[in-house]
Amino acid sequence: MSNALQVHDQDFPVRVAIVPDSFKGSARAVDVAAAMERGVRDAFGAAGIEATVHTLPFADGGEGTLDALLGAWGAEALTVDTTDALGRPVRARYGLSPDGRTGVIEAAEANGLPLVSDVPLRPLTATTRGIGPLVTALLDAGVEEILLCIGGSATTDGGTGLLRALGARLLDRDGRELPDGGGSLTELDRLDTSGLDPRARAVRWRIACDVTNPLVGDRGAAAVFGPQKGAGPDDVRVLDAGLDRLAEVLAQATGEDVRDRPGLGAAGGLPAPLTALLGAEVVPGSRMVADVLDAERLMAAADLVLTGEGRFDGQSLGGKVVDAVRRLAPAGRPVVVIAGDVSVTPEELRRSGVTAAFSTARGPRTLERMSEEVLADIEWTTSNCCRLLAHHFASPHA
Ligand SMILES: O=C(O)[C@H](O)CO
Repeated sequence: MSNALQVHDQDFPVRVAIVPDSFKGSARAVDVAAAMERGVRDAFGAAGIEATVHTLPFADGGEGTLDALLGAWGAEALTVDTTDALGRPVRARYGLSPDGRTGVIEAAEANGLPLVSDVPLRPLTATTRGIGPLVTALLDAGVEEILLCIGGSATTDGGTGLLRALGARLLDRDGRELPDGGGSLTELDRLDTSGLDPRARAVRWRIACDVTNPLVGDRGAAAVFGPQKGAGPDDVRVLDAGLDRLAEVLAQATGEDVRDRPGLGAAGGLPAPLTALLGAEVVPGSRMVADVLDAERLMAAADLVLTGEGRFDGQSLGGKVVDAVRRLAPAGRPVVVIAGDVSVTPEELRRSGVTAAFSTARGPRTLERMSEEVLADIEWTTSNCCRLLAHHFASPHA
């Protein structure tokens, strides 16, 4: 007889859901999930316990979301030739769900700050235009929904570059087209959306923002994130005034005031026109990923939920992957975190709803060596943790 797990007075194999984030900079979520699965099988296998394992590489809507969705979909990244924030050629990746209905874009593949770190930044002229070909590729593929993950950008143009790439025109009071970039938006008189690709209005848009800042003001896109994109105090004033003017023109066109809405200051105001003109919805990233991957249903049947990330600390419990997983896990089931660094306090852990957290750290090593051995460490730590559980599960219940 197989040494099946006895839970809820029934015999069946132990069911494990593995739902990790990436270990940022060291391992993709899909590889972390595979390493955890090896650890689970090793531990339960050694105890003669059958294990049904579901792996679900996860993400919080930030960097790594494209890879996580591709991993979960079993899909390869597609690419398109486009331009970076400074207009230089770049090849950008995007993803398509197996049923072809959902497309995912990480905007930073085109307007990301790291792409332009080799040259002086140009905060007033940097543009989101390069996101356009990614969107068009998805529209050409016939998607019904676009998931746009934003942040880490070099742009503060209020998403106007993307809007133009999709066919809109930004005109000054003499009817002339404005040059690219947030620096010219103070001259904006009106938007001509007659040439806007109608498919862009027909699809559903969900935008995962990395911050909750509003479009303008002291906490706005230009004031808070402009300096990291090369904007000095004068540039910040110009960019903030430009975004304010954009909000005014959008309000005239749609009746919607986007100035104070949380999240619309992400990626230099990129979500503002998409929300006002295309009905885009700003959503918490981990919620978006959970919905797309049907994570709740997959976890519902689990006896044990394993999750993980590079660093598990107080911030992890504020909307990141571990936070989403512990909320989605069935009530009363153990949720175990495997992380490179576990820095939560005992009190934070107790309040978090996470059952236990284990660090993969194994003695002093160089960063390089830790990075090389990260997957082996994850596998080993998962196995080690599951050996204890397997022992418990294998013991006859009273
Ligand atoms: O891109 C940016 O401006 C920051 O990451 C905030 O979204």
